[in-house]
Formats: sequence, C-alpha cells, structure tokens
Amino acid sequence: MELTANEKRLLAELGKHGSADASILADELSTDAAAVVQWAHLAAGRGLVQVNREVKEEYQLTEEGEAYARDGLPERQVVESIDGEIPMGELSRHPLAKVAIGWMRKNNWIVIDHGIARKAAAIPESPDEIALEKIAAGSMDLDDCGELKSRGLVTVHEQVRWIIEITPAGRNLLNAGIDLRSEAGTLTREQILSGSWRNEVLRRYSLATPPRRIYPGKPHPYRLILDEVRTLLLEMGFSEFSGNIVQSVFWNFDALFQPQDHPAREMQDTFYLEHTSELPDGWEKVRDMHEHGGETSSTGWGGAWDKTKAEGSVLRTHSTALSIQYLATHPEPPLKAFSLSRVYRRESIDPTHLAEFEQLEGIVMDEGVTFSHLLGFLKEFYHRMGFSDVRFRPAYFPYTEPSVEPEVWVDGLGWVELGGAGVFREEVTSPFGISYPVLAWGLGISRVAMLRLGLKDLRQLYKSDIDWIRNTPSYRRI
Ligand SMILES: N[C@@H](Cc1ccccc1)C(=O)O
Repeated sequence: MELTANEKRLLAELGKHGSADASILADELSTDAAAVVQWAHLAAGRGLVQVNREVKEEYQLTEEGEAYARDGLPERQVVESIDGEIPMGELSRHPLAKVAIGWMRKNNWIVIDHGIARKAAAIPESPDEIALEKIAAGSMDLDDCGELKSRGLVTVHEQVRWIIEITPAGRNLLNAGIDLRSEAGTLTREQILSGSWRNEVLRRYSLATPPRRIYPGKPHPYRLILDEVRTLLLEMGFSEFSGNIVQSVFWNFDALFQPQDHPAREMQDTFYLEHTSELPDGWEKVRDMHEHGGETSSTGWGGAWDKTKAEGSVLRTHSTALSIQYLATHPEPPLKAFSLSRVYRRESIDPTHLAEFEQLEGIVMDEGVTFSHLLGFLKEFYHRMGFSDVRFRPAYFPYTEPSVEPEVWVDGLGWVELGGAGVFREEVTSPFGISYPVLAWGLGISRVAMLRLGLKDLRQLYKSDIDWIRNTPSYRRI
C-alpha cells in the first residue's frame, strides 16, 4: 500500500499512543491540528485509523457568576439570613430578595404560609450550587450546568476535539514494518553527486493523478480579437486614428450631412450631454451646405441651420464622427486610416444589443478609388477574419452614396449584418476641401468577436465571467 509521507508519520506516532487528540499529535509532528485531521481522514479512507469527532461543552463563569461563586448564590445568602421564620414583608427588604425568593422555594428551602416564610429544617446544597462550585474550581466534568446558563452566570462554549485511533489494520501495517523514512520529492545537487540519493525513498510520480489546473494571467479574449483586427489593418497598410468620446453634435451629425430635423438623426438613439461644444473654424461651410448646397450643385436640405443645435454635446454614436475629423485635418491623398473605438447608443439591452460597443471605422481616400474597391476591401477584411461568405445589401446612410450593409454567413445563424459602408457624398467632403473620393465604413467589431468566440450573448464579452475567461483559449500573436 502506498502511503504518503505524512500518513506514515501519523501512523508511526499513533503506534506509540494507540489513540490521541489531534492537537497532541500535531505538537509531536510539529504541525497544526487541522493538518493532522486532514491526514487522518486520508488514512481513515484506507482503513488505517479511525477519526472521532467529540464535542465537549466548556463552561466559563460570567462576572456575576464569579461574584456568587465567592459569596454564595443569592438564595443561599438570603436563606442564611433567616432565623427560623420571617414575615414576607420583612424578607422582601433583603437586597437579594427579588432573585432569591423564587429559588429558595424551588429548592424547598422555605415554605410560605399566611405571609410568613418558614425555613426548612435542613438546607442541602442545590444542583446549581454544586455546578457553580465545580466550574469555579476549573472542572468541566459535569453533565450539565443546571440553571446557571439561563441565569446568566455561566457561558457555554462547544469545544470540538478530534480523537484519532489506530485500527487493527493500521497496527498490522505498522508491525509489518513500513518504511518510515520520509519520501524525497526533489533531490539536491549534492545528493546526486555523492550518490546518497540511492539511500533516499523517492516519491513515486503518479501519472494517473490529475494535476491541479492553473490559470495564469492572460489577455482578455476580446482584447486579443481587437489586437488581431488592429494588426490585420496595419498589415494592410492602414494607419490608426482615435478621438474623444464626447463629441459635438456638429461632428457627430452635422458634418456628416445629417439634417437637423430629420428622423435620420433618430436612427441612432443618442446620449446628449449638458455641455456646449465649440465649433471648428470653417463651420459656416457646413451651415451653407445644409442650407443650400454650399459650393456644389447640391441643393442642400433647405431651411435654416441652427448653430446652437450643432453646439450640443453627445457621447459619440458612431466612429464616423472621428473619420470626418481625421479627413478634415488630412485632406490630401493618399489616405488609408482606421480606428477601433467604443461608441454609445441608447439601446434597450438584449443579447445582441448593448448601449456600448466597438466599431471598426475606416476610410480610404485616393484619386480614382471606387465603390468596387470598397466592396473588395470589405470582402478581403472579412475573409481574413475567417468569414468566407460575404454579401452586400443596398442600404441608406445620410452621408454615403451608394451605401451598403455587408453581411457574413454564420453557420447556424444565417446572414448576419455587421455594419455599414459607402462612398462619402460630396455634401460631406466639400465643406472640408476634400476633392477626392472617400470610401468609408463602420463595422460592429464586438459582433464579429461574439461570432468568432461562439457566444450567443454580446453581454458576455463585457462581463468578467471568470469561468468563461478561464476556459476560453488564449494565445498571443507573435
Ligand atoms: N456610421 C454607420 C456606419 C457607416 C460608416 C461609414 C459609412 C457608412 C456607414 C453606423 O454606425 O451604422
């Protein structure tokens, strides 16, 4: 029978005692009682020892209990003050009478008759007195503590003791002479050089025992996918841009030629903030575009454009608000840029909609780029992300023409819509002095991550569900 080193030590120690308290064994084995109890349970599983749990009551006097242990219980003090008999009226004037009278009667120490208390011929010790004396003397050897506990004179603690006893099987094994030397788990350099390792009992390596799983720190699975997308775009020759979370209504809507009083602004339910934003130089060109088409052949939306509306602030509802700013500061081609940004919308939250999520936003500007290049790019991107079937549906966005919604095929789900794309309208580019075609897209990257990770619920990406994170394979791209 294979025994662990600790079981051997325990058995050898028990061999001397037969049976012993775990805390005594612990002292002798230089460990703590909890460890001994644990080893004992393991050895008990092999039938070598028996473990008994004993619960003992321990009594301790309260302050009041201590005073009575010294001076006698109230009923004793009062009864001793009675000489034969006493009118109740007088007896009740004793300072302890209130407590004492009931107990004296219960003990049959007095009999009350017509208002007179008569003392019994003999006043034997009461059970409470006997228990009180024992406890005061430090003895715990009593069946119970009478009424002392309910009288508030003692407190009772449960003391758990583990008694470990060697069984006949354990005794036989010990007598058969088990090797009691402790097992060596690791050898030192010296043991190997000197050859003394030959005298060691080596711990057997068990291939059958499953090792404890360890969970080292690792990047969040979603973070890995974001990094993968970033690397992929950088490899495709894009540069990265970013911007503020709080945007002016101007950049989020007006600069993208979204009419001020048009349901198109409600396409994305917005978090508005009580904060006034400053408009960039040249904002008048955007106003002119909205009112009459600016310097283009467009007629604009007509009506009066309201500057104060544009000065409102919002949590960016899409990262297209960043694209147009990036273009405004980089109006010269060629330009290939992307951003991975969190955006915010007032959504009712469900498994596929959250109020915050990430978008992969991108723009390509160059002489002669066309809608076909855009479709080609989107196809290529999704292929590289592992989606082999991509298709495009015609769509509408106020800032692009033509516009599409790319969809990818996911087994079990069918075609899944992942965002929008298109060629920026002249009404968008002209106010910022951009005179080349701009391809633009905004793709829901958290949806892509959800599909890639096989999740049914978008919320899982953002919850720190430790079991999911632990069990999701993770690797670093090198
Ligand atoms: N901004 C759009 C996506 C989009 C970006 C760029 C061009 C066209 C569409 C959205 O959030 O849904």
